[in-house]
Amino acid sequence: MAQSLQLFTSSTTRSPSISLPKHSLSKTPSSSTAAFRLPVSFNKFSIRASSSPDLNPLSSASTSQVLVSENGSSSGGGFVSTSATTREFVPAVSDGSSIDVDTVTEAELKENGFRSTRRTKLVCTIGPVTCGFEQLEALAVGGMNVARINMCHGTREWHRMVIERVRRLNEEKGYAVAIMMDTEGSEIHMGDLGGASSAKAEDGEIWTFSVRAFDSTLPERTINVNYEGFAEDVRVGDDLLVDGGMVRFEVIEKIGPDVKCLCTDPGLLLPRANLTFWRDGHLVRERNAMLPTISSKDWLDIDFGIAEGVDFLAISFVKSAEVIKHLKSYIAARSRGSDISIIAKIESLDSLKNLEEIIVASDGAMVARGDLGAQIPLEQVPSVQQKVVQLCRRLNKPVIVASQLLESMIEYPTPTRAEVADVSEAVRQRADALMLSGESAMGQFPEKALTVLRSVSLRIEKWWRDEKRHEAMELPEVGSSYSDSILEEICNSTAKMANNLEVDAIFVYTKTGHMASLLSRCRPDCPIFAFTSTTSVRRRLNLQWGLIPFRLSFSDDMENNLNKTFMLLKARNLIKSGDLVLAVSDMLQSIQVMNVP
Ligand SMILES: Nc1ncnc2c1ncn2[C@@H]1O[C@H](COP(=O)(O)OP(=O)(O)OP(=O)(O)O)[C@@H](O)[C@H]1O
Ligand SMILES: CC(=O)C(=O)O
Repeated sequence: MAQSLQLFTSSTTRSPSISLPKHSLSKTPSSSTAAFRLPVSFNKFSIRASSSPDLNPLSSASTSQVLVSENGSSSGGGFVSTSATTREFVPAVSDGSSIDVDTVTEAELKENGFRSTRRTKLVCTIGPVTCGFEQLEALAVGGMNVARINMCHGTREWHRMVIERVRRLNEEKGYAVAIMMDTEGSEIHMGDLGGASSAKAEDGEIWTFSVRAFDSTLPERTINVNYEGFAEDVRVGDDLLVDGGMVRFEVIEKIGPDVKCLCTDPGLLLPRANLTFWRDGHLVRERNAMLPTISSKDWLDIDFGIAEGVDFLAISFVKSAEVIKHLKSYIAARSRGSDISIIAKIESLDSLKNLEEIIVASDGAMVARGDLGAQIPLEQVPSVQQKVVQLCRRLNKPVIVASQLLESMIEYPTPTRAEVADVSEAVRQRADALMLSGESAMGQFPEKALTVLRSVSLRIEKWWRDEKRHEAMELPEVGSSYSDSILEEICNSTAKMANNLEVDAIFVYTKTGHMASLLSRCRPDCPIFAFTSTTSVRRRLNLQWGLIPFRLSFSDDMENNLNKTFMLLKARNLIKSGDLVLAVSDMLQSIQVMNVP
């Protein structure tokens, strides 16, 4: 089907121009753009002074603080628009009340309290030290964009409680914290240490690994293993690595279901830690390769996640694209329209073998360096990380860099210099998100760890902007249709124009979030404010680099919508008088475009 597209510019002194293929463009006569043309003085409102660069305190946001007055300066802005697939306007979904589209309402201000312009997103694993409402709120205030719950640990009741608290936090305080549920996967791991929170294995100690269920008659220093074939598969002389090598044992004897091991690298044993065994310097993986990626327990957990409406499902030990496709069709059949994004965890040799097709099939990826480092030599982990980050960007999928970013902060209040350098490198690679694991789940300083991630991210992002290190990477097309190509062209050109003109912000009005995602992929210098009418789209966008997502009700009068978004952002001190803004949209029916006969 032929597509067409319109380009709008306001009649101001700094009208940006955009270069797009001639056959896809038609310049709109200004009379037909009335509904969408920016008011000449759209960017000239008086505002309050702004505060911190990352988090502005939640204002009480009374209407009087929000109202703006024009002051008559003369710079301008542009509005580039395209129509995507729908002509229907999307109504608000969150409150069902009547929609006042002329002005931003108190309810919308409250709903959109979230106001950080940090580009790198932060994921926190929630555990015993962070599951209380106040602790969750402290993490949200500290910049948590996504709360991760790990189904390896805790009961479903416990996870349900965390989900409810995060939801309440979003509703009461205006955050958009998304929930990511991480499956256990069916790799070999230890049991739960009989209720102890950890156990110390010392150098030279003998420990027994057994498939027998934990009970008090077992010898001291016995660890339960979840895999029935364990004693059969290991051989005397094998190395047994706990938690990717945090503790190491050598197998010295097999007695029926029990395997006696000598501790050769001492350390802390944590409940349900992953186990791998190595022989003659190679990972023994035949058995693991035969285990299903999604175990029967995982399927029950997935049902739980669907019922609870989680935003992301992170799937452990993905081996092929097929499992992701299978899961997606299962979710589509079960969730009746609700949209859950699938994040493939890259943490095994098999996932590396099939990397590109796995990422294409998924909605995002996680470089799960903990288990990955137990399956490939540690010195290969950094190059694999960079490869996955670049590939995800090329394929337009958000990517999370996870594990041991600030491991020492589980015990100490400051990170090591090496950890700061590691975080900086992930930010410099422009990964979408960084993830805290034990640091926020069971560490002594969860908020401090988050503060370190936040401040290092802000510092490195600013350093790279100041250095004008624009992304050099040529972005290949990811869409398969002509209309996808148009969207991509617009986003690529908008990002380029934003950098060239040094604009202050890009606004994207988006229905499904796809256009926002394409803009994020370009990693422009300025923040991207993404406006959507759907609460769940807003939360999902909160994982992606540079996107600051808001939910608002819209009319099909673009001028109203623009004014409304200016009001909101001014109220949140995110834009100010004289700022230059580029706006693009994939959701507004009236920005239509005709098929050339
Ligand atoms: N819900 C929870 N309840 C209790 N402890 C938890 C919980 N979630 C995490 N933890 C603790 O925090 C540690 C780090 O969390 P993390 O989610 O990284 O687990 P993990 O066991 O390393 O699994 P994975 O390999 O999937 O990351 C865990 O080993 C566990 O001790
Ligand atoms: C996060 C995770 O699962 C890992 O690093 O192994």
